[in-house]
Amino acid sequence: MADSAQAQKLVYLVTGGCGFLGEHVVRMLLQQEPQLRELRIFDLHLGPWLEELKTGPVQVTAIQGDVTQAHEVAAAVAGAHVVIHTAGLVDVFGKTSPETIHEVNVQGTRNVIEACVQTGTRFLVYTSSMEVVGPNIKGQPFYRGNENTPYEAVHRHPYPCSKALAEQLVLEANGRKVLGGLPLVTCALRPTGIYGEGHQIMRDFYHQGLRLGGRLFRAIPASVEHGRVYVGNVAWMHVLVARELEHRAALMGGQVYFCYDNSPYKSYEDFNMEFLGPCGLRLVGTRPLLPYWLLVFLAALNVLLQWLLRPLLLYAPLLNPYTLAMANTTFTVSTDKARRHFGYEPPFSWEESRTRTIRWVQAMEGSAQ
Ligand SMILES: NC(=O)c1ccc[n+]([C@@H]2O[C@H](COP(=O)([O-])OP(=O)(O)OC[C@H]3O[C@@H](n4cnc5c(N)ncnc54)[C@H](O)[C@@H]3O)[C@@H](O)[C@H]2O)c1
Ligand SMILES: C[C@@H](CO)CCC[C@@H](C)[C@H]1CC[C@H]2[C@@H]3[C@H](O)C=C4C[C@@H](O)CC[C@]4(C)[C@H]3CC[C@]12C
Repeated sequence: MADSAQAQKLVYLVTGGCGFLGEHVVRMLLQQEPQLRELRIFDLHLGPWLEELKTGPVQVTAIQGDVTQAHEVAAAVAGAHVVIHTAGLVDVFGKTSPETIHEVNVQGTRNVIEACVQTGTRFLVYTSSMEVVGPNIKGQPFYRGNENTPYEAVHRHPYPCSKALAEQLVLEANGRKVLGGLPLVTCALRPTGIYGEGHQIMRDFYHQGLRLGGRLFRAIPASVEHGRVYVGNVAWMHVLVARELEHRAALMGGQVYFCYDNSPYKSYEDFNMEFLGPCGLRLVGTRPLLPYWLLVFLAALNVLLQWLLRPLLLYAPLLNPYTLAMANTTFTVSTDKARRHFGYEPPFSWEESRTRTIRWVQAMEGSAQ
């Protein structure tokens, strides 16, 4: 896309552009993509912050729409050069039905692919997830793995199942002829657990800590390691892939890339404390305070309560058998595939990612007072 004749000629569409990751992708595109003429932001719920973007040199078009509605997606995609498809239902807490998760994540992705084919859009970047690989239902560790590491990727939970199916659709669509006869070029990015400004689960942990008098209680052994990635680096990888897909279509088309950076490998709870600690919270215990069998029991009890209370209210606590298994399974990524294929280097160091996230939590603290 680096053709100078194309300067400020490109139209991008970001689905889910008002979500946690989507907002960072949108802001990054406006800052870092000089060839952008129009940026379309498609989301079920449009954020008020979009208004401030409309005063810049790039035409920002906000489209309220639903990815499950093929005609809405086709209308948004028509005339776009690149689609970055981040829209999805991220639910591992049982807030939404498995059918809805499938509809949004799988049928929604199918609609995006078909819209590209029908309208002649050639470049599609899909936000997949590490969960396409694991942790699997057996809770087997994935230690410093890369895109070629053998791992038994078997899932039962609706969210990873939906992400795996959608990713497969995207990869299989690579090479399909779009309107005009040229081939579609697709690629899937698999972030590990994303953190940073706007991260809802970090917000939930922070408020839980405040409710518990500034304390969180260790439930997971410190030895269980998770790979996490800063949202700004994930956004940058999307921008870079979108830019490079045309020139490196043969290399990158139909490929998957883990989204990674230099954030340290730590347990989920210890990693969160990197941000919540400087904001006044304390993680109590050097070892889990409850035996694992009791956590398993409480997680199962939560499932039962969720089911019993469903007619009255939505009970969706952080702890359930799936989140417990995830938190308790080592899953760390170590790869350089994105660097080798398209020159990815994380623009935000660990120190900067940490500082930005702490500032965001502190601002939340200020607004809570
Ligand atoms: N958060 C993570 O740790 C993480 C990790 C790996 C991959 N991902 C993937 O990244 C993507 C973005 O995740 P996120 O954490 O920003 O979630 P998010 O919920 O903050 O953002 C998702 C966005 O999609 C929109 N959306 C949902 N249903 C829609 C529909 N039917 N039509 C149109 N828009 C719809 C939502 O309104 C929201 O703005 C998802 O595809 C997710 O699977 C997230
Ligand atoms: C047992 C609790 C005691 O404190 C801790 C529960 C933590 C869980 C809520 C989280 C542990 C691992 C997280 C997931 C992981 O980071 C990767 C993900 C992939 C992404 O596609 C969506 C989010 C998530 C599933 C993320 C969700 C929260 C955890 C399960």
